[in-house]
Amino acid sequence: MSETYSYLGPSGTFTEAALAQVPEARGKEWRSVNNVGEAFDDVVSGRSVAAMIAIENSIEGGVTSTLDALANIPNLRIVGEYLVRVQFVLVARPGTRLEDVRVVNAHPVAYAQTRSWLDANLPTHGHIPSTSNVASALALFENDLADAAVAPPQIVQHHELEVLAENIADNANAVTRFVLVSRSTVLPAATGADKTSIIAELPDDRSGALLELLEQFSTRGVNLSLLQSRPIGDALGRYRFVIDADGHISDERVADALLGVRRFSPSVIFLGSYPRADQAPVEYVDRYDDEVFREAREWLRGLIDGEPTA
Ligand SMILES: O=C(O)C(=O)C[C@]1(C(=O)O)C=C[C@@H](O)C=C1
Repeated sequence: MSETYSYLGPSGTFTEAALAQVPEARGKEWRSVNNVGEAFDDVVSGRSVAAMIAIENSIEGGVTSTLDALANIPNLRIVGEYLVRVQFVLVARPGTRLEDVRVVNAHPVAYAQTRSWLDANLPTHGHIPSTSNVASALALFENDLADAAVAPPQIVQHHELEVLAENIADNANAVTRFVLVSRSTVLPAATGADKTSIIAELPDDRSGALLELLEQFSTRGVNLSLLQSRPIGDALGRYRFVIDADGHISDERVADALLGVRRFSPSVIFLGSYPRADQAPVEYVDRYDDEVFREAREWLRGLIDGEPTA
């Protein structure tokens, strides 16, 4: 299989910064793509061994196109998670003044993250969506439809652009979470600081179904770090749930929770178990330790096999 890695380009995007954190990708071919759908296609067709994809932003929440692609494209696996701090500047062709800016190029997620600044400082601005944070800036050289662009601060190191305003993000601590997606079914080894991602549907028209789904985790002492509903798309009011659970599928409590979800849900997609980007060890109380699950199973086996009980 090809050793190419796909990322949303052109070079200089936050997605590229996330890919730079992957040791296995160093020295390999990196393919810059124009949209996330193309990155997924590369993985599905085998053109690339993996693709780096934005999945969640601390301000904007889940990247819905990514969550839906993970639900709809079969056999994808998340094999790693990476965090990138996102900051933005407003750039323009040299000579442009802030008061001349009428129209701004920005990636929709970046636009949402800089909206307060833009509304306060350019209250009558128009917005042209671009395919990435770097594409927004490069479009200023290709046409004059826009006067400025929202872009990463490093953009001026590579292109002759002028910074009209710095730190224009609504939240200075914004972080985007990226995942490395592949078709490999080899599970990354458990590290003690892992995450397991699934997408599950609820049985139809049953009161308390969501509570029952969540109980599969709570009764095994498994903490959730993401729960996001997305429309299934076939009818109004039908949702699937994207869930990130603390721990690895090889942890007894996580495995047991997944068995519970599988018994109850009409559709469960396993997206993978992989090391957490923050490397924070998963905390759980002692009664959910692997050994407690194993001991209980042994006890049951003994009862079924007719072994004398102590
Ligand atoms: O990687 C980039 O720079 C992008 O343009 C993509 C993207 C995203 O899809 O969320 C990445 C990080 C920021 O949150 C805004 C945009």
